[in-house]
Amino acid sequence: MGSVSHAAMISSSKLSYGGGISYNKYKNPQLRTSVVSLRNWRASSRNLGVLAAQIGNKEIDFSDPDWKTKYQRDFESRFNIPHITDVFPDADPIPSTFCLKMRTPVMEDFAGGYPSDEEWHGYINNNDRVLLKVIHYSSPTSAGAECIDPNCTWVEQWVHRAGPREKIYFKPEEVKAAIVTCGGLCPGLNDVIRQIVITLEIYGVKKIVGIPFGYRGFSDEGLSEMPLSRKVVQNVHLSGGSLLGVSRGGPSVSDIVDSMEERGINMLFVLGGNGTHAGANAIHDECRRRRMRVAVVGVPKTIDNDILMMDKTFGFDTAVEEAQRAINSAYIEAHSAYHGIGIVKLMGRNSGFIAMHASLASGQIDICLIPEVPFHLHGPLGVLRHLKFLIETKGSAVLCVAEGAGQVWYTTMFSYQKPDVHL
Ligand SMILES: Nc1ncnc2c1ncn2[C@@H]1O[C@H](COP(=O)(O)OP(=O)(O)OP(=O)(O)O)[C@@H](O)[C@H]1O
Ligand SMILES: O=P(O)(O)OC[C@H]1O[C@](O)(CO)[C@@H](O)[C@@H]1O
Repeated sequence: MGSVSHAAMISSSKLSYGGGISYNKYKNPQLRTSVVSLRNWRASSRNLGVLAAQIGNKEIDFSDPDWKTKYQRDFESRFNIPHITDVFPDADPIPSTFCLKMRTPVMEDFAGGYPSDEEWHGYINNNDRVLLKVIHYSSPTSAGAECIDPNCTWVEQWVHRAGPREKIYFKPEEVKAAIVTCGGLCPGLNDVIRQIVITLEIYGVKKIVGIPFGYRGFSDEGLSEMPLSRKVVQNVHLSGGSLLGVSRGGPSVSDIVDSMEERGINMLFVLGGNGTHAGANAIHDECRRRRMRVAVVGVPKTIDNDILMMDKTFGFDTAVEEAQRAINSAYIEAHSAYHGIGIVKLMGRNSGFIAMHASLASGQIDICLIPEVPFHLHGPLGVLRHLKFLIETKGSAVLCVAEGAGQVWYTTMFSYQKPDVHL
């Protein structure tokens, strides 16, 4: 959780003026477009030798010797995090009030003696970048290869490195920070709230509030903001849900920003999914339009772990762990019954990470079906044939099915159309 809150704090010092939301998910339409079109291109390029591809909204012309540089520049601009000085060029930086000096250095790391405080500040330079993909894809036939051009040459993709910055643009004593959780619940929400509060306090921020029940808390009468402090959040990570409550729907963006202005909120942390971040982006745009010095920080919430650029999203581990309990029960049921078949359906409408990780971790699953991988039900390579084989050989079987797996079969059964599945 530390890293999540850290990312948030970076955003507030680095993004400062709410400079956009560094949140991109597979579900994000723009990203999805690029993924889909990339896939389409791969399929067609093999057959037709196509020399151009559509990435995002841009057409790439591979005959241009500079295509790679242009691609990289385009990537950089799409994932760029605006800085407060982009909007307020005269914004004055102050030395960070975030203090890393309380961390105890390990002896072996500092054989020549401990560095002085000045030397060992632990801040991250704004120019630091992290390489997004570490595999140097060179063969289009390799499993998992994602080639961009016909020759499958290496294209680097760099993103900003997270961490506290040496200079910040908000004086802690002038900050009123608000945290809001929207959409559905996800394990870990309270951990994130807690860590944001604790980190803000480390920076020296005293005014921290929670907005109750999502964006509604900005408008609904009778919902008052909740003062937050280390004392209030100390043990909240021990229980699930959201201390602040969640909701869908709510006031217009303009009403939200009016409310923020009235309350004097100049730092807003939004925890939520796609909709929440669309809202956060709109709030940022509106603040920017009104030239309000407000930082809007998005903390992506998805139990599915389907966000590009993140190793793991909060809540995913818990989901995988809990899923294994269901799998274990299904396994016991299936193995205790004559020719028993256990089916565990797990979350994941568009992504199979939970199902896949839970299946692998449990070691009790015979067949795992996920949305990303099409499959046949019937025929020699079909799931049913394999299931029959398992029953005949093992006597029982357990399947793990992600919610969105095989939707084509569902559609087919109800529309009576022949599925168009290519394996
Ligand atoms: N385009 C948008 N502009 C402004 N606000 C939005 C937009 N889309 C959604 N919201 C607001 O964001 C909040 C949460 O959205 P939503 O209910 O879609 O959940 P979510 O963030 O996608 O989370 P989950 O993944 O759990 O569904 C709602 O209060 C909704 O009004
Ligand atoms: O039924 P709903 O509320 O649309 O949510 C289902 C989706 O949300 C998730 O549970 C979480 O993103 C997905 O696994 C699932 O596909």
